[in-house]
Formats: sequence, structure tokens, C-alpha cells
Amino acid sequence: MTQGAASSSLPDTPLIEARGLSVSRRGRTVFGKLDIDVHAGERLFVLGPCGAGKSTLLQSLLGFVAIDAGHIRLLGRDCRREADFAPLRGPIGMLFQDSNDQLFGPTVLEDAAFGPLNQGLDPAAAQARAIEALLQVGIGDLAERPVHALSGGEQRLAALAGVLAMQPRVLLLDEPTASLDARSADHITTVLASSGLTMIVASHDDALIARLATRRLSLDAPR
Ligand SMILES: Nc1ncnc2c1ncn2[C@@H]1O[C@H](COP(=O)(O)OP(=O)(O)OP(=O)(O)O)[C@@H](O)[C@H]1O
Repeated sequence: MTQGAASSSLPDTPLIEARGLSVSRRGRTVFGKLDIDVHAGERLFVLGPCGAGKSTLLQSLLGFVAIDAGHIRLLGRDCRREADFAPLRGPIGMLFQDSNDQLFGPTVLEDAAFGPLNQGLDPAAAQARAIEALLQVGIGDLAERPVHALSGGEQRLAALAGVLAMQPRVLLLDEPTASLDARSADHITTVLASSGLTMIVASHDDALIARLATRRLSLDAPR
């Protein structure tokens, strides 16, 4: 269950909206009757101890985890079925907690170009987008590296580059600075801050939260 509702008094239509969201896993309620509104430019941080449901919330908002009850509207569109969510996984980019869930390679460059290719860009334009995203996160030198030959932190950056290469309007980021050394974490924090993008971020990183959060939502400890 939630401790703090995430609401906003901004007048524009929320980019991410959830009403009465309830999700259970293995028969146990993870959270119930959660309301969320995230407007353009906001950076909502989802906080809470391990197992509180931060990842589950992000995944349910993009249709990767089924909800028990509630209503989700993304970019002004009602989302109920996979066919509703699928076209929005691009305009709304998701960084999963486990980079292995989204790195398919074979090389870092090809992986980052995959999303733009899928969006219909020609190969040269997709590659240009991918290179731009790799440079943005600071791993241009890893472009030709096989994704399976990356460290955990490098995988994190490669996965983030793949998300940014799709030029999303909204980011859902699950522990974006996990596995990163202090310098890389600081760089990514700066990249995210300067992006101006709307985002929902699950994180335990106090420095990231302090620099980026415009609002916070705390989930209860699991019972
Ligand atoms: N794939 C899954 N199948 C079944 N249950 C799951 C799955 N993933 C997570 N859970 C359960 O759902 C609950 C919420 O987990 P979740 O990963 O969302 O928490 P979290 O707040 O993101 O935790 P952490 O801070 O450790 O990443 C936990 O009880 C967890 O055991």
C-alpha cells in the first residue's frame, strides 16, 4: 500500500495517469488503489525498501505486469490491452532493473540502433541516432563491443543508450545508477537532469534523488 499519493495541481493533461491501480504477485497484494499523475517536465521518484513494489509499479504502468484493478492512461490514451501498450513503448522508454532484459546485441551499437530501426528509421539514420545516444551516456568507445562482453555498469549505460536512442517523451527508469561507479552515476544524473524529459524513477540512490526528484512517492515495506 502507498504512504503518499502522487498528485499534482498542474492544469495540463498528465502524460502518465493511473487511477485505483492494484497489483498482486503470487497471491499477495503488492500495492492497492494507487493514484498517479505525472505531468510534462515532472520527475517522480518512487521510493521504498526492497520488495516494496517499485519495479512492479513501473512495469505495470507500461503493461509488462498485469493489473488486478485500476485504469491507466498514457500520453492521453487509455491502455487496457497489450495492443494499447505496445506502440507506446518507444515514446515512453523503460530502463529495466536487469539490463539483461533489454540488451540483445550483438554489438553495443547494433543494440542501440535496434529501437530506432523498429521505429522505421533507415539503417543510416538509426545508426546515427544510436551513436548520438552512446556519446550522450559516455560510451562511444564501446560501440563495437559485443554486449555480452560488458561489465554490469557498462551494460547499464548501454541499456540506457538504447532507450534514449528512441528519443522518448517519457522515461521509466528502474535503478538507473545501480552498478555504476561514482563518476558514471554523476554523469548519468547530469544527462537525465539536462534532458528535460518527464520521468518516473525507482531508486535507492540518495544523490540521484536529491538532484532530480521533483516529487516523491513512497511505497510501504512488504508484509
Ligand atoms: N517476476 C516476479 N514474479 C513474481 N513475483 C515477483 C516478481 N518480481 C517481483 N516479485 C515480487 O513482487 C514484490 C515486489 O517486488 P519489486 O521487485 O517490485 O520490489 P522493488 O521495490 O522494486 O524491490 P527492489 O528495491 O529490491 O528492487 C516482491 O514481493 C517480489 O518478491
